[in-house]
Amino acid sequence: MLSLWIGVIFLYGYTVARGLLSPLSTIPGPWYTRFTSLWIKYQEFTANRRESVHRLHKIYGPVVRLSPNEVSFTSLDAIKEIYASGGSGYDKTEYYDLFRQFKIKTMFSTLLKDEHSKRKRIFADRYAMTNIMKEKPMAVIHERAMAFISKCVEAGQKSVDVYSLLHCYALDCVTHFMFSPGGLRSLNIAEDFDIMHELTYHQSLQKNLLEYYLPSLAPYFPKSLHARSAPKANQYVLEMASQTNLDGHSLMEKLKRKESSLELMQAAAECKDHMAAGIDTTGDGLCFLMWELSQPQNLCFQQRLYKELTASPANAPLDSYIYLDAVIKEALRCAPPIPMSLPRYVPAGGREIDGYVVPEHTIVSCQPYSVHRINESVFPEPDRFNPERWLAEEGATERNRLFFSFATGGRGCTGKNLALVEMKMLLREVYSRYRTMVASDMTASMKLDDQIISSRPEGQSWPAEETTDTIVMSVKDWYVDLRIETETGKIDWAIAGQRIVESQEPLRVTFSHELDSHNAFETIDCGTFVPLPNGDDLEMGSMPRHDLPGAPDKEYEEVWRELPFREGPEGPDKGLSWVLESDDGDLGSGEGEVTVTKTFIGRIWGTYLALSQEQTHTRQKTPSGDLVVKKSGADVSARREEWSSGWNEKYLVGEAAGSLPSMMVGFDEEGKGSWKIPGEKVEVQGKKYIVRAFEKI
Ligand code: HEM
Repeated sequence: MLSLWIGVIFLYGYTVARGLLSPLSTIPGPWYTRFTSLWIKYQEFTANRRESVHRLHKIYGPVVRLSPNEVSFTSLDAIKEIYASGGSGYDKTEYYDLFRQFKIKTMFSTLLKDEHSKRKRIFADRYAMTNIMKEKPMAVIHERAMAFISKCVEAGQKSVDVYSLLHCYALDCVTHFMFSPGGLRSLNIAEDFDIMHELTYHQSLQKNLLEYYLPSLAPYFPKSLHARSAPKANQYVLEMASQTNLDGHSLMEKLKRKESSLELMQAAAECKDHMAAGIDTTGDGLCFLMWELSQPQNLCFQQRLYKELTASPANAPLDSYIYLDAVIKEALRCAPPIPMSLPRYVPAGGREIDGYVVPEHTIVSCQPYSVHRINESVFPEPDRFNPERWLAEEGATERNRLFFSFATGGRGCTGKNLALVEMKMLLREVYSRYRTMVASDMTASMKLDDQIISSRPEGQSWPAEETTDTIVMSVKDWYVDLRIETETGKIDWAIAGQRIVESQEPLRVTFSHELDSHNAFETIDCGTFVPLPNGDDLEMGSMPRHDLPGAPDKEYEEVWRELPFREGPEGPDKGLSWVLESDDGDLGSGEGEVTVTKTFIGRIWGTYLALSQEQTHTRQKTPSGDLVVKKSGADVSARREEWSSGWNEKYLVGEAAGSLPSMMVGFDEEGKGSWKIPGEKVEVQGKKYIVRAFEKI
């Protein structure tokens, strides 16, 4: 016990002495940052790093100690020293290991500057303005800008989710640039939209940080703690990497040349990296910009931009628009897409930065968010969006030098030219034709939400990935819904009942639960459907969560995709669709208990579902004399069959699944006589059913 105490006292003494004697102890900052890095790590995990560092700069000035081994700076001298001394500045820290692609180091995630400069040479001519401004890449960027406008126009008077559309635009542009004549069309094609979705709406800050700080434990983390994977994007890049006949200006064409000396996987990793680097940055930057321009107090800037754009000939060079340039710079100043610290190590022998001696291997950084706000003599009223500040001749040099959104030096943004051309093209096409304003039904927040190194508007992440194979068949006012857990093959949820459309604009639908594997018979879900840009529908609503104690009402979001009907026995583009509910006979009228086997069967062309559940219905009189029915249900059995030149079983789950009616046996009178009339009774494989819905095409 005594030795334990001695150990604790020794450790305490060592930590205090190290903190007090460290050369960083003279640097301003909260006292605890002399002794521990826990504070800054906590800020990182809670997505507060950028704001917290900025708050410290406001209190302590341009130089702030963040931990016993980390310092943040904001001055121009510090920027030059850290990021541009000797061309590429100081080496990157291991933080950048988080940005490997296919586990391979890319230019962005290369730490040492010598290694980096070799790689960078391969890219230089592709990202040069002369290459980007060639006829073909410019035509594609223009075409994608027009596709963005078409999507907005299609929405008519309704509001548009520009966050999503702008990410599509950025992704389409960057993939065309890399893989021309290939490239995604996520503004128009649903499968390509899914790739944008996968890359944009993830939530993986904490998972990435866990991997970074606990690398030896990371392989043992449960799957839910693994950092995001992007299987669709990975597959796409790998397919594109093996493409031949690439256009001469494309990035991949250069990477595949012998003299580039990159293996195919290295080239693919670089492209995946540039795809990731090019989508959120340009997408978020444009989104913040359009949002700022659409604020009522900023409409005067929008008007001036319109004047400039319409006063010039339609084919004027993009860099001839002075006001447009000012608007873009100001938006990137106020909300830099990469606003957080860009960490580097102080080289061997230590350095003097901003008048402080900083020992070797100290982590030093500047964060664009603070650089653009702390230097108030250069950017007065720093929190105000004011493009006009970029027009004044006085102070122009200082402003441009402190503009740090693309970083600076040899490790500054490689894609800057491409990003600026994309931004200018889209804004010219939009604001020379239209005015924008914030939609009155906009609920999304535009507060910056920190990711690993970038920020995006708060709340733009999506719940967990789909873990079920779900099919919901709706025919007229009835539905049958079966969700099978893909990993276990068990029923995740099986429900069937009525589907009642309450209103069309917005589409509001309620669903009753006549059969429910969760036993939530009294539940009537109510969801509002909003169309997504790719044609899917987003359902938002609330329902009781029976998997949580007390079944509290919780909000949910679900994405619906209308699948093309599977071809059935009737042949292409036609078929029968129906829903039948078991006829459970007379359940009595007084108090009592009765057990029934509730069965729903339904077919849409070549897809068939059958669900059954043993249910006990207990009828009881309330004190006021009304009769109420309480239901409880046993496990659901389910059968899903699909047509492919004959009916085949896809899922057969539960004890009674084998005895459920099967299309493989065939229904004699299907689609004839009473089958066509809702409310009529029909017989299917020896059991009576009520026709709930019928349709023949
Ligand atoms: C508005 C849009 C963009 C902004 C604000 C932006 C910002 C930045 C910043 C601040 C860095 C330095 C990061 C660091 O040192 O940690 C960077 C690096 C980089 N960016 Fe961008 N970026 C944008 C668009 C793009 C695009 C469209 C691409 C490619 C298609 C791209 C590719 C890269 C690459 C490859 C690097 C690494 C450079 C190196 O390490 O040498 N960026 N970007």
